[in-house]
Amino acid sequence: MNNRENDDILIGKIKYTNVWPVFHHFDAKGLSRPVTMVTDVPSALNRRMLGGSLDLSPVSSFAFGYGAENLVLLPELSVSSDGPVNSILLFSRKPPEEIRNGVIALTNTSATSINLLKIIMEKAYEGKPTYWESEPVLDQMMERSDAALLIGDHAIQASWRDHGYIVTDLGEVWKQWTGYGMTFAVWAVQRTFADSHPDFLSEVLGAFAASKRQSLGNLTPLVDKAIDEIGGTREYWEHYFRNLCYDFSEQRQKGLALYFTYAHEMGLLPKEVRMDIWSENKLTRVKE
Ligand SMILES: C=C(O[C@@H]1C=C(C(=O)O)C=C[C@H]1O)C(=O)O
Repeated sequence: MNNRENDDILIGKIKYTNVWPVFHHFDAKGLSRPVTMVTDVPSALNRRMLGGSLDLSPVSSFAFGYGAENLVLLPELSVSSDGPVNSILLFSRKPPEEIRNGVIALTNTSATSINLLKIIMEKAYEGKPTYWESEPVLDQMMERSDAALLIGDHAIQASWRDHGYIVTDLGEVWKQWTGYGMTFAVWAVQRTFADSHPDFLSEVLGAFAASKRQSLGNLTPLVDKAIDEIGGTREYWEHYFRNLCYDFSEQRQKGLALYFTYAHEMGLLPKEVRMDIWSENKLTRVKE
């Protein structure tokens, strides 16, 4: 199951701008052990973490929930929003309440958001739409659907187009409906790796924390890079990075626990999820 070419430690990185603050100043070469970085969309990193062929990675929160028996969360790291997130977007011809039994195309890059949409459609709007998975290409998705869900930079770039669709931000809907913020991604580590490499893990955590501090202290290099690689304006990216939350406070843990409860009730997750968070010398379990 371990597609390893050498003994390097394998660390994943999500191929979207939303994780940049945690990675921009993270220098894998400066760590005390050889590391290979694996950059991909969330669904691909999820598969590798669940299959054991990555040691540590940001993953979709849903994927953590799925594999929680073999995974441990890293503290104080997440990609969350407390209301609108700006990059988890449903594009539709009619308001979402009016397509409760329609056809919805889902990006094949996500796990958290596609299940968040299912929870919202079924529990909040009491609908039962038909879903199909697609490459994240808006026009192609809308040819055969009433709505399309995109995440990350695909959602951002689509939102800038003059497409004429209604745009619904799932972070905003979740907040209005539950009163909680939503955690889309968490940082997970293999339980066996955490047990066998505690010192290295604290070193990596320190490097992530330092990158996050430095990035949020001065967004200019990240904003410049985002304009260069993705497009958009300085104001857009300043707001995007400032609006996202990268901590994993008790409030966020509660919001995520509610998401896991709903996902389990709907049969999307086979088991109740226990969130074990790693810390230097012990694991802390999030209270239910
Ligand atoms: C905020 C975002 O969070 C993400 C959404 C994910 C998902 O839906 O599975 C996974 C990781 C994050 O990239 C985003 O992609 O826009």
